[in-house]
Amino acid sequence: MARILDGKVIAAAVKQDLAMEIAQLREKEVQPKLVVVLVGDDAASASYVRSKERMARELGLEAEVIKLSADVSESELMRQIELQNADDSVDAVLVQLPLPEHIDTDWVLMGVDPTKDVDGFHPQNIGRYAIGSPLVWPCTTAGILEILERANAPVAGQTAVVVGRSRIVGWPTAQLLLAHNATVVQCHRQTRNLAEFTRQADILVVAAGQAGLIRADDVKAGAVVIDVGINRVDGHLVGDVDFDSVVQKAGAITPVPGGVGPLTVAMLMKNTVRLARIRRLTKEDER
Ligand SMILES: Nc1nc(=O)c2c([nH]1)NC[C@@H]1CN(c3ccc(C(=O)N[C@@H](CCC(=O)O)C(=O)O)cc3)C=[N+]21
Ligand SMILES: [Mg+2]
Repeated sequence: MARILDGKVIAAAVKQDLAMEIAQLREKEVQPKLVVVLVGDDAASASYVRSKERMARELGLEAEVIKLSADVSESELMRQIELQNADDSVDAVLVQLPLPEHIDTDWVLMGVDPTKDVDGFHPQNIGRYAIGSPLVWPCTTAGILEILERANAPVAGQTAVVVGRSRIVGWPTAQLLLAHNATVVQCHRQTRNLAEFTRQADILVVAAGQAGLIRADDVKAGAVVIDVGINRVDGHLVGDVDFDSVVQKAGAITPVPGGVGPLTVAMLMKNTVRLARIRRLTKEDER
């Protein structure tokens, strides 16, 4: 039986450390502030944004949600982002994805001030993945590392297989594991014989958005399995990994819900604090 890596417990530990750091910042008169821009009324997005607001409040971080209608023009959305860029009280700006079809996501993400880019999605931060040191790693990717570290799972020298290459999860996660000296294989929709790769993984990260994609046969005995999938099946939330069979074979596994998800929100808070610290307490030439 695999060890279950409980995201709520790990997130609570992250929050405890963060609360101390936020108290210390307050002594230096730094009050970190996050702004979330939410376009449209997608139910899942609204629910994620609510959990972000809730955690910010618990930690004493300032958080503001700017709600824009689904038919907002690209230029009006951009104007809202530029207002946040220019507001010195704002440390971190997150544009909740996905955006409506008529909006060019790449263009919008490029509009966020790279020093306030709490998601790490601006091309300047993406470029810095290549040297292993973005200002922040994307929240889910950072959460995966936090889980591995707090589980004392080694990364350097391990074979890590990432299934999925999205901008939000798969691609940055592969870059982070590489920066931590894993041997990384990135699989995706067109990978032939997926199981041949996943079976070699000491660390298997699955972010494909397909329920039941990975089963016990696809996993090496003792592997650390990180399930990033969020799929609704018959009204239930399930990951991309067939938990009931894989839990018998893996060495450690994250459940869905209660695995990576809670860490994603906690790391958004951690990234916000980090950006506040960098922007307010370090000199320009030390960044
Ligand atoms: N700019 C941007 N940055 C993001 O980081 C971002 C985004 N857009 N758009 C959507 C995805 C998805 N995401 C999640 C956040 C929390 C949970 C989470 O808390 N999940 C809970 C359950 C949630 C539920 O019950 O629906 C869990 O897994 O236990 C999941 C997914 C952040 N994302
Ligand atoms: Mg502030």
